[in-house]
Amino acid sequence: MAENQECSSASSCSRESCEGCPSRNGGGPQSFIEELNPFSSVKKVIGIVSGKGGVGKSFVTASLASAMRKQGYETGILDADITGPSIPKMYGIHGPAEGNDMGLFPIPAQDGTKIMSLNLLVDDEEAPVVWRGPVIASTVKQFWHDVYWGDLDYLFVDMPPGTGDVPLTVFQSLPVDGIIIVTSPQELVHLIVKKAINMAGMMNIPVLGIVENYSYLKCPDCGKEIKIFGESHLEEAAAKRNIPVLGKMPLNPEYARLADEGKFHQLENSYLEEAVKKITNI
Ligand SMILES: Nc1ncnc2c1ncn2[C@@H]1O[C@H](COP(=O)(O)OP(=O)(O)OP(=O)(O)O)[C@@H](O)[C@H]1O
Repeated sequence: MAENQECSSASSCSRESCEGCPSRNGGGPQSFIEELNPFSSVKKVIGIVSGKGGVGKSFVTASLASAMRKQGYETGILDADITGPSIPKMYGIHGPAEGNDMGLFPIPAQDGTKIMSLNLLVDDEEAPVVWRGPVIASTVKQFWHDVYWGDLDYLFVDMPPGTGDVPLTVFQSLPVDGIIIVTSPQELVHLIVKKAINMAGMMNIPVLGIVENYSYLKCPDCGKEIKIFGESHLEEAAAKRNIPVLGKMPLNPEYARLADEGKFHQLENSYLEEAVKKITNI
């Protein structure tokens, strides 16, 4: 690294990484983008990101894929949350996924969204995935290259929470067109979210907007909105960074029930219309 001082700080390392620095290779930046499955085409790749776990990232991923599907687009979900895959359970789908020379076939949900997740490949869905980071990262790349996605308009990538190895691999290896950040109204969460936004900036990935989940709970008797996590201040935080707020979803016990029972396709979620518009226009 001594000859390569401009790459010595985290803030200067982007998709190209140190290996790709012109001063090192004597040429243009080296791309680390993996080749897509040769029999597939994917028009847009959207990453769904959160600062911490449990804020509803998988729920938003599935909601957006289903909403785009309802508009007539071909959609897929690449479940990059390898150690905590929850997408198949939400749709009530099970493996084993099969394949042929063209690749591994994703399993379609009831609405036609094509899904690939580690839980569709393992014998025991409840066994923990005790793998080292590089193995997890290479699985994500295989989901891109070895899965026969067919022709997709939108592939949604459900990322693991935080700014670790897998988000880095996805940002470096997949041609991500933009990310949507999912957050909850707690202050602490916002601090962590800033890291996710900064990471996207470092990797030159556009942040399409922020979706807030668990914004309120509607009282089933009087309809009053109860802000269980307090006031969100999301608008101020987003405006400061020039990032649009693309939706605020209530905590709805009916949503939790449908997702738990694997009936996600029955769910009506009208809170993400702005996000859908944004994705349609990229
Ligand atoms: N608005 C909501 N109303 C009710 N239940 C919700 C809502 N959003 C998410 N849930 C439920 O909360 C649980 C956690 O959501 P989800 O799995 O999407 O979180 P996550 O951020 O992806 O978590 P992790 O990062 O740990 O995988 C799930 O059971 C999901 O169905």
